[in-house]
Amino acid sequence: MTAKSAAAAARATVYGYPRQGRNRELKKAVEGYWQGRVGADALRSTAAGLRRSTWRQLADAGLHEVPTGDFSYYDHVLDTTVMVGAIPKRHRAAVDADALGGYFAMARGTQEVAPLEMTKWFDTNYHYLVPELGPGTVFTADSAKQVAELTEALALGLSARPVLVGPVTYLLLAKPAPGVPAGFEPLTLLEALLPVYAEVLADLRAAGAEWVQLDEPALVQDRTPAELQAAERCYRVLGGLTDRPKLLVASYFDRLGDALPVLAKAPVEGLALDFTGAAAANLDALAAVGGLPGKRLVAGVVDGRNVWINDLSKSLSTLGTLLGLADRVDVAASCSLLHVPLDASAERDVEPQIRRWLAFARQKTAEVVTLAEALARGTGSVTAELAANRADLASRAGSPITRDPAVRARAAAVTDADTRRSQPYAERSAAQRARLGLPLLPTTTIGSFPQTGGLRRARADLRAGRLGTGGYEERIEAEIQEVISFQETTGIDVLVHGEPERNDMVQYFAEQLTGCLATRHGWVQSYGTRYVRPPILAGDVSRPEPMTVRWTSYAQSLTERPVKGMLTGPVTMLAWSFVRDDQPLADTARQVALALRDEVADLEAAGTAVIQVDEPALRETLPLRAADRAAYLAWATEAFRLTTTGVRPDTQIHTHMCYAEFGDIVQAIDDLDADVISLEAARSHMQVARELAAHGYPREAGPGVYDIHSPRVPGADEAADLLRTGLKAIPAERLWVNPDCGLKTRGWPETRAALENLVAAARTVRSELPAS
Ligand SMILES: Nc1nc2c(c(=O)[nH]1)N[C@@H](CNc1ccc(C(=O)N[C@@H](CCC(=O)N[C@@H](CCC(=O)N[C@@H](CCC(=O)O)C(=O)O)C(=O)O)C(=O)O)cc1)CN2
Ligand code: MET
Ligand SMILES: [Zn+2]
Repeated sequence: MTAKSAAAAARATVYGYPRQGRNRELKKAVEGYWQGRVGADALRSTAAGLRRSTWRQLADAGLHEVPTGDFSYYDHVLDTTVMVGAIPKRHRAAVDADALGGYFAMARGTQEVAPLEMTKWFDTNYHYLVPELGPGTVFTADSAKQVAELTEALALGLSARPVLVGPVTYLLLAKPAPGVPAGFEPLTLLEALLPVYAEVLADLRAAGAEWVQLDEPALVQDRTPAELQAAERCYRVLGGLTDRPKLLVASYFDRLGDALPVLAKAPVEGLALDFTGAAAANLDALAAVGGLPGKRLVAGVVDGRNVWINDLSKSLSTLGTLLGLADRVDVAASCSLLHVPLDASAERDVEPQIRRWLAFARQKTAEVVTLAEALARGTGSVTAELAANRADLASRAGSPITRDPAVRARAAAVTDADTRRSQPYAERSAAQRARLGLPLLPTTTIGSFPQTGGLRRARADLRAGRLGTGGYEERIEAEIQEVISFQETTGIDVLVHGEPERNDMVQYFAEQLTGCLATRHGWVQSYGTRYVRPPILAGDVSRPEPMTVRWTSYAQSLTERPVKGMLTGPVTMLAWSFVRDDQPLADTARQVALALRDEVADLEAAGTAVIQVDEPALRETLPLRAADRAAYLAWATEAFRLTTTGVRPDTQIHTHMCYAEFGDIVQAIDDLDADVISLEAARSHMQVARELAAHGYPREAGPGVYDIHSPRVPGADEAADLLRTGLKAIPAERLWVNPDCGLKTRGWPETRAALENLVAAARTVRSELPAS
């Protein structure tokens, strides 16, 4: 190999693209299908049309090789479960009767059967459906979807590369099926799974695939020697097949570490590596193993998870180094573009100058093409692009929004004392008891009440000018009245206003903070048909005006009971936004924390005695590599304390977390020093209560007794049983009664019934407590 020939062949590609379409056509078609308004054929044809137009756009933009098979009606890990035939027993009949209906039954459950569990895809806000495997799992190949999508792309005359979840990652993401002992390790099924992948690979080759990509992001996490050995075995077996396409093994989201030498030696034709952020360590590691002689290297140099334009010169210098290390170097985004919105040019409300700093999926594709062009033909072939890129980078670096001297001075002046409560917990707790006068086992909810179609329509009407500000605010006040009166009647102890004014718990705040941009069309898939519009933290952050006091005070004016103020914490604000990449996350977190600290102070001054600061993303943003975790937890917990510790001792600070296994962050939860924490626990039968107890957690906690991710209403007996279980770990003086999470995705009838049962359960269990 010579660097020159490696360069001349450079091609541009990506691993995946947003699925939903410019106007969220896929979301609308799938939800329409669920409601019976859209037939299966119409849904299929909408999907095929979206795939076609995506591939055409990618090819027109100059991409040499388009991905196929990355499309999904719901989730690509669920698609892999179908591909390998690992349909859970309870869904078999539904899948056999109707493949599409059965597919959605696995994703969402039905009245009769529970869905697959859903959890976060690595450290992103995308959720996948967890494969359920056991010693009795029999895999069978079903390559139909992969073959059909490849055939569609080839029919358009395009060069196409199927993208599959790799066997090792698939098994490492799986869990023991219900009834299988928890000690069962899905990775032990590798030998059984490989022949199925072999069959799919043969089918794809027969359908015309020259290359197939196998995604192995699980290999960027810390892996045991046995797991690395499994990866070695996997690619020795697949590489040794005779009837197969060329194999490209892809990793992303972090550095490969110990898995790099394993994959570099594997008998496959190519590797795709991430060279952005912490994964830039792949560069030296690759040199250290002597490069990839004889292999194709796909270099992920354009950040696939953030929205900032690429520094093209810097990427070219990385690519230049890589040219000496592989037979052929291609250019790509670091991961699938699924995690960024479609097109920055649609954001007409963003100032044109600032819009030039942004690259969504479409703009990132163009960057990849430019870089491949520069590599293949020299920088002279892209002079104009490089000049424009330099100008845009300079405009961003020099913009006043990225440097607000007042914000910087305040952040620099933060002392350790600013991040500590003025009194130890025992004294605060006594003061809070005296002020609030709550019963044992106090009941509360997590904040949101049903976010109805009517509320969303009112917001759409306000934006479109069909409803004035006054009319909109009346609508919100009416909703708050309903929510308060329902909670009073039901007998809940600490009330909430219900968050009807919020489009989303992150976006709502970002829209009011200086330095943050909200998008109009920047939808990103969170799970299934649920999308979010992550705000863009573009500059130094400050809070020009109170953000929530108006609604909390209004709610408090309607009742004698305490109304809990409700804020989203700094770590979650960062985790569910696109963050600036020109300063450490810790600095941005501190700015956001100071803005929220002002909001906490204003709520307190307005008479709010209980303030909840949600941090559901604290666990999710935990770095994938253990070595990076301590530094993260240090700034994350400090930012939370900076937000919450400026209050009087008798103001009670709550926090809330969900969607996670908390076992490995109990110390961090303790370090938040919140007076009360509510946690998701119903599905795991209060496991977190035992984890807190084992740690010696000293403050109050509300492990959830109502699984709000399911339409099922728990009976009062069931909730009471969960409470009794909770009491075994947490004493009555420190146990709260609440659902797992907010109620925004639930309907009113189930919400009413479930909360009535929850209050009844609290009363029953209170009456069983020994009189003190
Ligand atoms: N940011 C964030 N991440 C999170 C969560 C979260 O709450 N927020 N929760 C977890 C689970 N993820 C979730 C993600 C999205 C939704 C969700 O409900 N999304 C809604 C959109 C919410 C929203 O932005 N609503 C806006 C705009 C809604 C809209 O589509 N409006 C229509 C018109 C309104 C109508 O006629 O219905 C339009 O603009 O076309 C509003 O209420 O104002 C959806 O996809 O349907 C729920 C959970 C983890 N990550
Ligand atoms: N306060 C928020 C709510 O109830 C917390 C949600 S955590 C994803 O919706
Ligand atoms: Zn939650």
